[in-house]
Amino acid sequence: MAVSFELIKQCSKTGARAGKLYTPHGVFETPIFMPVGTQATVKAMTPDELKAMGAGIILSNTYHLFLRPGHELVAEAGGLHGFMHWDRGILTDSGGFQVFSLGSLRKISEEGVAFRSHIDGSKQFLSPEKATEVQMALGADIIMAFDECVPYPAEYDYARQSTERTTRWAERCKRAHARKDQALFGIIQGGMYKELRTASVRDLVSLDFPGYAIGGLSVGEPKPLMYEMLEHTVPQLPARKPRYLMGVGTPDCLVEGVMYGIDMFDCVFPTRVARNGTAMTASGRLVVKNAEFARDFRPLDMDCDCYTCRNFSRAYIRHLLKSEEILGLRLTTIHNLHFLLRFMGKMRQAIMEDRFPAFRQEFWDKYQGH
Ligand SMILES: CNc1nc2c(CCNC[C@]34C[C@H]5C[C@H](C[C@H](C5)C3)C4)c3nc(N)[nH]c(=O)c3cc2[nH]1
Ligand SMILES: [Zn+2]
Repeated sequence: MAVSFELIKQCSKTGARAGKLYTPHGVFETPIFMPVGTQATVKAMTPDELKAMGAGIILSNTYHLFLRPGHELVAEAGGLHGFMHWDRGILTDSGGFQVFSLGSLRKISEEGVAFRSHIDGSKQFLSPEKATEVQMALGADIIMAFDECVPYPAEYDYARQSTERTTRWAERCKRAHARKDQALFGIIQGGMYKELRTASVRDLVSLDFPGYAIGGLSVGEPKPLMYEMLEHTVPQLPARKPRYLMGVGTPDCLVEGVMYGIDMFDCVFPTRVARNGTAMTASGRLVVKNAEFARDFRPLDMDCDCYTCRNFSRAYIRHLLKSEEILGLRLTTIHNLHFLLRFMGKMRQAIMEDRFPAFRQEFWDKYQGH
């Protein structure tokens, strides 16, 4: 088994659970937050810095790497692990999501998706077989089935047709997948329709994947609606297999996702907002670029022990960001990733000590949005 999951501790009152994810590149504790590296790098971070802060699995992407530098080149470099000098876990998304959110002039058919590259406008085509071939060449430990992320909102009939096609595409990916050292995860769709979510779970579970992602959420829907879909869908997934909620990563969504029984998360948020000078703290966001911090010589987050918070002040980081100094976005990225990785560790600890409900209540008492 390329990837297996061990359920270590189930919370007695909620769906939260602590586990271990065994991969060819190491064993990782769950719940886990996976930093995102769009173009084979977690922006502004070196692999050693990522290791030092405890990153275990990082994300990369079929769509971007297929277009540039091309999956054949990455394969020649020894796959993504060799290319980016990262010897821990890697997960690649299948490119479907990006084709819809980045590519232009796209056309979906049963065969796959025709689109124009956002880099040079060239005509491109991704099919389940092609997306699987690219991900085999990139060599990630976990790869994703090629799916359509049902947009929000979507008519019932569109959501049904799209979800049924995604299931047929998942079967084609499974047939095309020929690397025993890689795990192919299925992606649950169904839009915001409970009966379609149930049908998607039933169909994909019958294809017996080693893990399942919940797709089609965090696409602009109100958070209560996302939670309602999670509450309905997650318990229907096999308990002994990992569950990955795609594209979710603000602290409030992480706590709720863990409560419903999600094990894996990814989100561009911590690295993206770092680049525009926003730090994540236990009480919410701090826009360190704001003038109010010009003479504030305290660390970003009083109770953070990261390299940034141990050595630099808000005033200094603000100065760097205002002067567009590269160190500015490096320091905020270090803090945000450290903050989220540590946050996941605290949740896991609370689950292990069977006090997750209290942890969650404490979090909501302190949290003021974002
Ligand atoms: C934000 N909300 C959201 N995201 C989603 C993603 C992408 C997950 N992140 C991977 C990704 C996406 C981009 C940005 C980085 C690097 C690389 C390209 C891979 C993360 C999704 N991906 C797939 N295949 N299917 C979904 O339904 C889906 C739904 C999402 N809802
Ligand atoms: Zn910090």
